[in-house]
Amino acid sequence: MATGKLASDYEAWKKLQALYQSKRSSYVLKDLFAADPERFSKYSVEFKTSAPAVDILLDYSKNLIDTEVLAGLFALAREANVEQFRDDMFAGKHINTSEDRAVLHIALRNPPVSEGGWDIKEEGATTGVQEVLAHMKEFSEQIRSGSWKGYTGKAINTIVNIGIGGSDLGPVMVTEALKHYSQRNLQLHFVSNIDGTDLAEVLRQCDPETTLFIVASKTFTTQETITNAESAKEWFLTSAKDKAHVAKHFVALSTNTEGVTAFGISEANMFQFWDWVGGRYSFWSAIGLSIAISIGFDNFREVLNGAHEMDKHFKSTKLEENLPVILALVGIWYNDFYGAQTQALLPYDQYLHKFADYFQQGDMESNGKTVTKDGSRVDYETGPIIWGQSGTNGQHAFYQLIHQGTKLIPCDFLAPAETLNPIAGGKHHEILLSNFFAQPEALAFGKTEQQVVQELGPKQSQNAALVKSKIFEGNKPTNSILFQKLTPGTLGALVALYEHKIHVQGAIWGINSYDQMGVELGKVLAKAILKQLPDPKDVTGHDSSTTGLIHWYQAHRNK
Ligand SMILES: O=P(O)(O)OC[C@H]1O[C@@H](O)[C@H](O)[C@@H](O)[C@@H]1O
Repeated sequence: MATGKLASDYEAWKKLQALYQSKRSSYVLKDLFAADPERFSKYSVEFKTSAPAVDILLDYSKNLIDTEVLAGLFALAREANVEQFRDDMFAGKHINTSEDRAVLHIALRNPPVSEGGWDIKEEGATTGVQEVLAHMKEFSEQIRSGSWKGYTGKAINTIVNIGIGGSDLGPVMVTEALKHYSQRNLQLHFVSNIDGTDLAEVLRQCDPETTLFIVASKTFTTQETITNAESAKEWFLTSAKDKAHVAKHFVALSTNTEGVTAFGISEANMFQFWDWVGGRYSFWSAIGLSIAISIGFDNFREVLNGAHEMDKHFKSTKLEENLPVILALVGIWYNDFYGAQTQALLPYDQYLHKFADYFQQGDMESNGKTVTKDGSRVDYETGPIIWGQSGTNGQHAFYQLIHQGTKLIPCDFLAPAETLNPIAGGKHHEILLSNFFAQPEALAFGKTEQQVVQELGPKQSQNAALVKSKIFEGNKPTNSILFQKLTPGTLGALVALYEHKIHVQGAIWGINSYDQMGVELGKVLAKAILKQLPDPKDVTGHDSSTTGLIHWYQAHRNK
């Protein structure tokens, strides 16, 4: 935020606050829809591109907004210089101020200038990116074709990605989302947790002669990843014996050449990326190697292309028709004025079952901040708690609370018009989609006491408590996002849509969405505690609770 102001200082913010206070009771979806038959067409926008073919419809009409609220929200975006901040990101300015870094994951999906990409002036981004992509293409094709051989001359059939946070969640989410396009004879595993169970259970399914380990770590210092990678190497060498064989079975994805070579992986087997790629924005980079191996490089390129199309949309479409901006502003309306604490992501597509998990890091690590870029404490809410699950599973688990609980939970519903698995003559998909349509309708319009009484009949309606329990108050806001089909390009566009939403919200709140200082303290304390664990006498410097817990553990371990 160039202005150095708090979001709450903006005139537009104050106006929105006043609107919320004075007119909140008039934001009733039933009335708003009744009053305006054009509401859907007014408050929906389509994103359509031909190469790759992506068609996404965002319907935001079921939100507690009217033209006045929307005008206020767009004014807020303008007053907060959202467009300037966006352009600064695309120009490679160091918008990650605390780390003095550019934020250029957008450059990773930028085609070469010769193919119509725009020139990113700083950081030498484009050349390096294309070189690494070429390396990824070559390597992924060797693995997929079986021409890359393990130490006994057998082809690789098992890939184990070892990484955590951004070096895990993106590859996991995307390979799950695009499983339909995967090469089925390649087994893919992800090991992230330092809990030895994670690695041990995966290694049980691996043969050292045919397994490739991808060690994915931006910094190559992350304790979990390095420890897991060392243990995997030890397991491998138990069979392979000769350290020279490591070159056939271990590759690294990192910014840290020294760390990689010290681990015993040669530079030739390293896929580089750069400090201007944030961990949670990194599957577009070399971190996506497991994706390229699974779905093929051309499909991986389509993911990048789809994201690039969304980048162009974000960069050049006026705010009022700009999908990420709309999602961001509507989110701010609930987060900052209605006091909503969470935001649910509910994909009605089983392939997207990791989408909410992925954006838990994407959103919460980006916007879970209390101070602005210039160090002022905010006096408003910043990033929401992101959660969700694929439909219809969630309906049978937590939707009760969304429908009838006391909390306001804005929800994004996502679904493909076309399924990739039209089994039973398409029956499953029709049922799935009927639920996708029904839930936002039920949330918006609810069920009145009168309707309940009518349904129950005169006798049962005597039971006032029963009647009350069956009322749905409605007026629960949702966005509905329909897309043609879950293609690589569509997935890329959807992820970029949410990334840019996070960017816009961070810009308005004036926070740095691109650092993650909040993950450091726990790491430092854990390191100190690790040294104290062997001997109870060494457990010093803690509060009585922490000391008590450690002592209890020391008395009970290995019993
Ligand atoms: O890729 P690395 O360097 O091993 O980091 C993994 C993760 O480490 C965490 O500590 C960071 O909060 C994440 O943002 C990051 O993705």
